[in-house]
Amino acid sequence: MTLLRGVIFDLDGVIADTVPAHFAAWKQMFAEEGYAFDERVYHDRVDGRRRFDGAQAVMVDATPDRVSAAASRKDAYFLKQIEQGQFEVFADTLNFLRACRAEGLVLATASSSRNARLVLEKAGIADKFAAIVGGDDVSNGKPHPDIFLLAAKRLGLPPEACVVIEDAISGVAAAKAGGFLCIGIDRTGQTERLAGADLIVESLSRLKLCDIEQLMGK
Ligand SMILES: O=P(O)(O)OC[C@H]1O[C@@H](O)[C@H](O)[C@@H](O)[C@@H]1O
Ligand SMILES: [Mg+2]
Repeated sequence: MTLLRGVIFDLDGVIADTVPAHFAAWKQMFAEEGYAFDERVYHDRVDGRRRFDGAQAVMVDATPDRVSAAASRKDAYFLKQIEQGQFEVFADTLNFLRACRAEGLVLATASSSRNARLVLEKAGIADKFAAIVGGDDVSNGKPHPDIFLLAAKRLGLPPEACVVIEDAISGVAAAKAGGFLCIGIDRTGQTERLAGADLIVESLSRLKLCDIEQLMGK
């Protein structure tokens, strides 16, 4: 019997190579606001979380209004790069999407980004997903499990029939809190970051659907 029926993908860093654009936009904004920011801060406090939550996690002493205004500015810096088409879709993920579809699996994207649909449309792959769930569709963003639970619900599947593919610490925590099998993808060579995942890979090119099913059966 097939255990795996649905695959839920994070977007930034898993499907789309948009982490550099997000990082550059955050860096510019935090520098203007006078906050220290580097890759470690990004991964520990910002990556995978909703825009306001990520901004607030760094601007810990700022008023909500200031955090909101700064987060909107960051979005303008990000969008400028996206509008100029400054991102690629990962080839390994495209191949993996094809393999999933060939096996009849249903696919969803569950991203904290309010720009998720825009990025998927620009990449020309929005129609590959039966559900596209954004951070604003739920009350609690990652690391809460709500976004993945809603994505599974929209696919008409229980969490046990789905696998989540994530590249962020907050995303892995959210998937595990929701009772999902989670594949962590680390393209940076720092696999220990995603230690909470059930399996960590450096790309999806060698990930086989039968390996995922084997993990599910354990
Ligand atoms: O500002 P947006 O596009 O709504 O995205 C929110 C967050 O979305 C996450 O997917 C990214 O990992 C973060 O870097 C980003 O800040
Ligand atoms: Mg991500």
